[in-house]
Amino acid sequence: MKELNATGFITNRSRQIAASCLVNELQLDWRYGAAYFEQQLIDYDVAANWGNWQYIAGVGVDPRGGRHFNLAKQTQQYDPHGEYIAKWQGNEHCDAQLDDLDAADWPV
Ligand SMILES: Cc1cc2nc3c(=O)[nH]c(=O)nc-3n(C[C@H](O)[C@H](O)[C@H](O)COP(=O)(O)OP(=O)(O)OC[C@H]3O[C@@H](n4cnc5c(N)ncnc54)[C@H](O)[C@@H]3O)c2cc1C
Repeated sequence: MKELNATGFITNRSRQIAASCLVNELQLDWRYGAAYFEQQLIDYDVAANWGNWQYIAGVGVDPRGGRHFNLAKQTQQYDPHGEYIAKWQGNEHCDAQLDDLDAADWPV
């Protein structure tokens, strides 16, 4: 997320992992993540963004259900020496207060 905030871009792999983490580990409403990506991405595209978030959350026209990326396995496969995590301080403790609004509270 620090890379996204600093540059307006992250790779497809990072987008998938960030989305899976928000939906599964943080148990947040996927639409908050999609709205945040919409605000930050320099290549924002309504169909690619919202469609990919639906795909990760398992709420789109996809019979397989949601995707839960194994963070340890992804790190081992794509960042085995921890260079990406170190560059973007991805191992720092985060004290962010997470919102627990549910779908009924989503602003329309
Ligand atoms: C949660 C999430 C949100 C995303 N939001 C956007 C967005 O707002 N705008 C956007 O353009 N892409 C989005 N993508 C798709 C993808 O991440 C980007 O298109 C890709 O990172 C662009 O990098 P690249 O040009 O190196 O792609 P490459 O991996 O080199 O792929 C070549 C081209 O294929 C297309 N493409 C690749 N992967 C996808 C994909 N998963 N879905 C759709 N098209 C793809 C892109 O046009 C890309 O330029 C999103 C993916 C996820 C998982």
